[in-house]
Amino acid sequence: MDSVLASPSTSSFSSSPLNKINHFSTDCFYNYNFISNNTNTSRFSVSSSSGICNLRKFSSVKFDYGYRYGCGCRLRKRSGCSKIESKNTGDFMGSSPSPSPAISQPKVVTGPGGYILEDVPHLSDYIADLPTYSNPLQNNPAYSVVKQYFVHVDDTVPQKIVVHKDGPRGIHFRRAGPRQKVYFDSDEVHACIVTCGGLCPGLNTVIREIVCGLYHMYGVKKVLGIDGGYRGFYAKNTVQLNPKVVNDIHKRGGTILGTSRGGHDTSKIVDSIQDRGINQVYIIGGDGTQRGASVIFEEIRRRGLKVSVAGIPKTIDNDIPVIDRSFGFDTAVEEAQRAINAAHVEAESFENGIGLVKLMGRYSGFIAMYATLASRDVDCCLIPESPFFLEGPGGLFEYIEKRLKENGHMVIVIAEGAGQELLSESMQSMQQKDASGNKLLQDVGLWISQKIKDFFSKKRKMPINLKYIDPTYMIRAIPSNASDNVYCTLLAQSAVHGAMAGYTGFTSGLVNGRQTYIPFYRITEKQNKVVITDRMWARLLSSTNQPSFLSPKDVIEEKIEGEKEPSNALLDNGNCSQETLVTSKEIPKEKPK
Ligand SMILES: Nc1ncnc2c1ncn2[C@@H]1O[C@H](COP(=O)(O)OP(=O)(O)OP(=O)(O)O)[C@@H](O)[C@H]1O
Ligand SMILES: O=P(O)(O)OC[C@H]1O[C@](O)(CO)[C@@H](O)[C@@H]1O
Ligand SMILES: [Mg+2]
Repeated sequence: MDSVLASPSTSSFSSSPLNKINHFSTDCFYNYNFISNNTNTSRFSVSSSSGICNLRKFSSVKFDYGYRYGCGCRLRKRSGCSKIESKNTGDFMGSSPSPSPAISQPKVVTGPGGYILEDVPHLSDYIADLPTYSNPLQNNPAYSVVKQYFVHVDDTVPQKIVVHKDGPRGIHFRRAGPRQKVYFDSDEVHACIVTCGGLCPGLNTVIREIVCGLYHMYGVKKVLGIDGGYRGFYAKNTVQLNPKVVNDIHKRGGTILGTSRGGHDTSKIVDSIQDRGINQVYIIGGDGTQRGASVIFEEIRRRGLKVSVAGIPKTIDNDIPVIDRSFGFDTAVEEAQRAINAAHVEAESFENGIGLVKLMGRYSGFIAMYATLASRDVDCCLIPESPFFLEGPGGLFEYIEKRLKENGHMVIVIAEGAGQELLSESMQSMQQKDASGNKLLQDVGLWISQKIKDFFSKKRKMPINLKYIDPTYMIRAIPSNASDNVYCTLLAQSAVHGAMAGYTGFTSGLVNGRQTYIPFYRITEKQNKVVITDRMWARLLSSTNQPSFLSPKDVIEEKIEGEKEPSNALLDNGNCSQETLVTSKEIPKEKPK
């Protein structure tokens, strides 16, 4: 194991399994440990300019293999600041003449009290000697008056805000916002925006605010819109965007850029980015899109390009983990009220009236749960995370009969992904997939309508009036409401600040009410799902009085099986007490392409 002390600006060392570099700068003292796999002689310069471990490789150096950097890295501020320990285990490829297929590893910084920073990549991690510029916002009268407008390099946001006295400080994310120094000259920036996956209220607002944020805050004039999702990079024309073009688009649903599923061809996309001279890529989309963005980032890094890749998470289903909620979710829940109201009016106007509303939610029942809680007219909410059964004691039919006898009518809300296992038992499984590889669901609304009708007419000989309302596409095709518009603006501006500051490979997201930069792997590693043994679902059960469809035995089994960290979003901000931290069954994550 060799250990080498680096000079402040540059350092040289012979590669060995573990190399260590100490670095002093004006404001920080950094101590990096490197794990290296390659046997070539390597040279680095180390800089603290952005407050992160900046490891730079001279382009003249030839590498045959990737090497890991910053493993066990310690960051310590020089004066009066707390010591931060950093454990950084990243494959570092830079602009190697012989590119390695290795992908970057998480940049993790640890500190006292169990502090963990899950940091995001930075362009200076793999490009040497990048020039920096003072942030043009310093001269902008709107911002220069705001005290502490610029985010301090050490600001991070905790993932969990409810902690116990002796508990660890836990995972943190880098706080989003403008930095004093930027890594792009305004005239040099050539940005592009793409929207992928299904629609969601607020897409146009995000597009608008990226364009306006770049233009008005940073004086960036060159922004391209990519037409029709990922394939638009190589198979379609582009459109020039400026504040005039996007001025009114937030009042419209959908995306002015168009969207699509499938068509992610990494090398064609990165070729297109390179050929067009694009250096900031803003990618708006769901879990699949963020996986695609991550692959694009890796390829860009592998080619050593000075291109920032910023994701903005979009999901009507709210199935993206870590973030508090996705933009458009509020709007969707609000719009769902109209369908539920209609179902209620229909149901209460007929004898034994049943209003059935199907809402979106492929694997996550958040829209159904929140729409139910908001409405108070719903007697039963069925979601993918909570298995249910139809016949027998404690089953759905028994409950429907009881409610009809008590109240004369009832309203059921069902998420599209609920009960899919029952459908595939009774119908021939189709196993069809969409262009992105997502499983196509069978229509649970139609199926359950028929089952309910059959049961009451054939088995109970009881006349019922069932009205089935399917507003699924209506709730996602509308423009975002006021609060989502504000949220979209903050997400877009955070993404712009992050890209200008040289961060890359990140998703801009709200964590505990604060804007953060989250590494892609955190966003794509699992799905956010309703935790059915948590308080929010209990609140729903006590609001509807529906059966839980779980026997005590199931609950115990769930607890044993689910003793891992729950998803965070919308459930008391993920700060549930340990004894209730039980997730529903994990749905194996598909790997669509
Ligand atoms: N693992 C992956 N690697 C590369 N690209 C991917 C991957 N998964 C999905 N994509 C691409 O991302 C785009 C969007 O994916 P998808 O259709 O799954 O929607 P999404 O982003 O998850 O949005 P939503 O599900 O909310 O509608 C598609 O163009 C798809 O090809
Ligand atoms: O737009 P498509 O391809 O019909 O897909 C619909 C799916 O998209 C979503 O809106 C988001 O993933 C799901 O709720 C729904 O299952
Ligand atoms: Mg998805």
